[in-house]
Amino acid sequence: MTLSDSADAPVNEVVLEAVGLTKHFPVRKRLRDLLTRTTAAVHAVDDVSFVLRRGQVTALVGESGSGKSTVARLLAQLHPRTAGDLLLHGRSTRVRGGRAFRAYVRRVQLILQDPFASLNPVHTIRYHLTRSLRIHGNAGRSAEDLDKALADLLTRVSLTPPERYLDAFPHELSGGQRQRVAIARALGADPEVLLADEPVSMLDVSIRLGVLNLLRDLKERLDLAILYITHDIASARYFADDTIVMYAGRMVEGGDSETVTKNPAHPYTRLLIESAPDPDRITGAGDAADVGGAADADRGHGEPPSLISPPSGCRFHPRCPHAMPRCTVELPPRHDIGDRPGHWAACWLYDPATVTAEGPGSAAPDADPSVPPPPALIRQDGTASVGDAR
Ligand SMILES: Nc1ncnc2c1ncn2[C@@H]1O[C@H](COP(=O)(O)OP(=O)(O)OP(=O)(O)O)[C@@H](O)[C@H]1O
Repeated sequence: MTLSDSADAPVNEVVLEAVGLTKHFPVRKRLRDLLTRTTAAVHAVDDVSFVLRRGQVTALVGESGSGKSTVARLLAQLHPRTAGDLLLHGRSTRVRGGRAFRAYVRRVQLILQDPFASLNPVHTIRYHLTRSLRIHGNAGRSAEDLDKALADLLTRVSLTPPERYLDAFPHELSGGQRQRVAIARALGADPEVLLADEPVSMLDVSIRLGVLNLLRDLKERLDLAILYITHDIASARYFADDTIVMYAGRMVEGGDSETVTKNPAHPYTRLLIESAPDPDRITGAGDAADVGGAADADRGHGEPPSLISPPSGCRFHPRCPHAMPRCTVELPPRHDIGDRPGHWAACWLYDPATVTAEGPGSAAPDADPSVPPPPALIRQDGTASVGDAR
């Protein structure tokens, strides 16, 4: 699909859909495993499902090791999936390289965290962008067409005048300018989907906002579907329409970004938000240029589990102050929170029967009565609230 085609497509149309995406990385066998015939694996991503829509940013948020980059790589088809499906415009896709892979990456482009590593230092910006345009058949027929396409790409990412940048080498540019070149290179494919894996986390705090604003502008002008991967839930609120929270390879909460960040339902999302150092960054009242600063702040309150033998039931239960016996054995399904359409959490706290029967915190070894219950639960019309059941 070209940009002119996409202008006729319905607004908010689903472009890419992940259905039960799962990725287990086999772990090298030890002698004992050979004898017992067991196969250990890192359960990096389990049963992840979501949609990316035209003209919308979806944030994928979680602490280090939660599986975010693996999801991006599965969507980019850089990893074969263990299970699940990937639908592009409703059609199942599974490519193994060659022409099919090139056709897919023309539509779905990945932008990596480190723009310096992704640009070859011995080549100019002209080389990088020309290569992208040529590979994806967008270089035109003449030298003039190519020059115009190059100038358009640099102008789109606000590197103007283009001639100042075309013959520069990556090391001659700032980190923010390099990331803009990486974005321009992705746009050279004329994609429908951008997978942005921590696109600003390696940039200076002062220039993060400019790059996020650029991505938002591109989303609006080109109707791109963007997956924005980040540690920083505050920047998701600022930048993304929808937010999905991942913990230990599983999705635990989703909904529109404002609801998920203002009224988080899952205890893990609440922990992520409470761990953000500056509350103004969440409310949006602070200096917006500070987005991305909480990268390491979300590691508190215990450690993430081993993904080789993840906890049974809800993977967050060993760290959860509200854990109940059912959480330790049974995987929670998605429960609608009911405050805003589309807001859900995979948590037994939103099952009134379980809360009444077991009581929040009854299986939390270090339950802290001072930890407030999830507010959304109190507003549910079920027979129990966290407060009653304690
Ligand atoms: N190629 C691989 N082989 C084995 N294990 C892997 C591989 N790639 C990722 N993992 C493991 O999968 C899990 C998820 O990793 P992933 O990089 O997707 O997490 P992440 O949320 O993106 O973390 P970060 O924010 O630190 O990049 C981790 O335990 C990681 O060690």
